[in-house]
Amino acid sequence: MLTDAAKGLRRGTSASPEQHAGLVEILKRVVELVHGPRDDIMDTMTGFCQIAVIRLFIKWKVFEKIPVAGIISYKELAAVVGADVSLITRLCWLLVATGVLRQEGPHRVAHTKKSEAYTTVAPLRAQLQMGFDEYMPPILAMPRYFDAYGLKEPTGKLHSVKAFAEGEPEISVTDLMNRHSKRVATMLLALSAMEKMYPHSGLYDFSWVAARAAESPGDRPLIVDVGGGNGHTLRAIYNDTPGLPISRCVLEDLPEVIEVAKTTADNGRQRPTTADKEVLGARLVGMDFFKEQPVKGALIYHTLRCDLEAFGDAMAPDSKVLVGEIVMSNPPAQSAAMMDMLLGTIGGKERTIEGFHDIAGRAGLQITAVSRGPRDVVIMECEKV
Ligand SMILES: C[S@@+](CC[C@H](N)C(=O)[O-])C[C@H]1O[C@@H](n2cnc3c(N)ncnc32)[C@H](O)[C@@H]1O
Repeated sequence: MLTDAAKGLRRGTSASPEQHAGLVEILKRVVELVHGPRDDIMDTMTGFCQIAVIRLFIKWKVFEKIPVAGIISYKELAAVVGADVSLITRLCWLLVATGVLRQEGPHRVAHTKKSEAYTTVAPLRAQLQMGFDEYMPPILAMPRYFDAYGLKEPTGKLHSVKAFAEGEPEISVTDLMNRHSKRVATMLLALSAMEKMYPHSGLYDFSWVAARAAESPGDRPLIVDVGGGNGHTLRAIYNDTPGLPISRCVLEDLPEVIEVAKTTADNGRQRPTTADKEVLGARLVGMDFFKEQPVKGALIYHTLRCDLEAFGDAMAPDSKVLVGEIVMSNPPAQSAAMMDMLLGTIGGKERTIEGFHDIAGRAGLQITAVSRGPRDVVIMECEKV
């Protein structure tokens, strides 16, 4: 497979997301075989230096100052950014050394495909920003956190590692983030980049919903995406499902998130597609998923990477609940174990399938079908018991 992929790359054939993921997985395994512990430490330390430089360059808008098709001297770059030449050169060198930027001759620097990705407010840039701003501080605070709270799993809403790291252990992460609308907007954008890494939408065939809509016009809600952020999943489902009437779909999230969604539903893209705009034709409902479900009798309640709430009385006898989650295999895939660690900082955790059977049971549901994708990504179809 490696040789075929290399031949493809040489011919300039671009890999599908699945082929790309497969290739990365194989290369990772080869590196794991060859690397000794010292190589791992060096790579990790280089990684955190790299993310720090990229984060600084996003903040100082350095990437935008490098011409996309051209080259700039360190001196000019430092002048437009308003920084010391020695500082800019030194930070650029880290990115040149790691292949993110390219140096020409001794004094000039240019973009690579990797650095170009950081020049726009694209989901990828938001993802890096989220990793650095939201998850690095709690990870750095972990030794102090466990000194203070003991060697216990941090699972409560209060006393999360994140709130502790921000000096406010007595408030919930939701309350903490509600004070920072810009940070919430960045997280929503970042989550839409993750949709590409965890493409739940392709895992379930929604065509039967479009067929059902055509058979029974009416106004019964078809798909309610509960905790759907800025609508990126609903958009992906809509794109994948010809004939799905978007006006009978619902996007639900916290009221303040829905307000942000109204302005970021173009997904941060410079040229929003028709589907980006059309998703605003869905009903946008501000709500709290721990309280009563405001939309009754929908065909599908869809919840992706959210707590599984009790839908109880809102469900009609034929309603289905689709739960999209990472379901950890034992031992878990690398990306699932990493997500579990990140979730741990906000009091959450990834679960195994046994854990989901328990939760579904407590919510009065039974899991009736399971579709497994790569990297422990799973869609569970549930019905009322
Ligand atoms: C991990 S994100 C998942 C977002 C999206 N479903 C996805 O998979 O990309 C969790 C979502 O739940 C929303 N949320 C958190 N608490 C909520 C609550 N009590 N009621 C409604 N939505 C909530 C958040 O605003 C966020 O959009």
